[in-house]
Amino acid sequence: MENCKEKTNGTKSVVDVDDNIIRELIYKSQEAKEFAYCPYSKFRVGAAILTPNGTIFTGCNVENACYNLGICAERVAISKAVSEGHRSFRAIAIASDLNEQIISPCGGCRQFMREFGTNWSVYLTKPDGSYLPMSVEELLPVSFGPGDLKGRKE
Ligand SMILES: O=c1ccn([C@H]2C[C@H](O)[C@@H](CO)O2)c(=O)[nH]1
Ligand SMILES: [Zn+2]
Repeated sequence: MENCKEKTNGTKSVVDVDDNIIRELIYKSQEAKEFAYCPYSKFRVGAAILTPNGTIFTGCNVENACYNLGICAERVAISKAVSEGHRSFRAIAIASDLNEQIISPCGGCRQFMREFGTNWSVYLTKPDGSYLPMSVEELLPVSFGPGDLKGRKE
């Protein structure tokens, strides 16, 4: 993972984020993971999302005895940010306890990210801090988004 900082297959540019900020974002996603409420899956996930003004919001997964009501860490972080007035994002880091593989966001979270644009970064991390950067566009190509509703018939 050492050289994973380079985009793997991207031709589209994403917003550039300073290395130190990326480190901080990853660290905060790891801290948020500690708060994961996951008594059913016992799979802890944390997320930290960066706004254009530098504010960071964090989230963890929150499960429920009614299993299907559980929510992912990414959606918690995004919702916290949106509920405080943010609708534009530069990057989100995702952390889990998996040592042998990066944590990859579920399809629902990819769509949730896409709502706020395709040209921003997602850092898929491992506990040692290594990460694979991908854009929302790479994670969810040929996506359906807010613009697609514009031409609909009432
Ligand atoms: O990217 C991911 C993948 C999974 N989970 C959560 C959902 C559920 O609580 C647990 C197991 O799937 O992990 C996340 O929060 N984010
Ligand atoms: Zn998810």
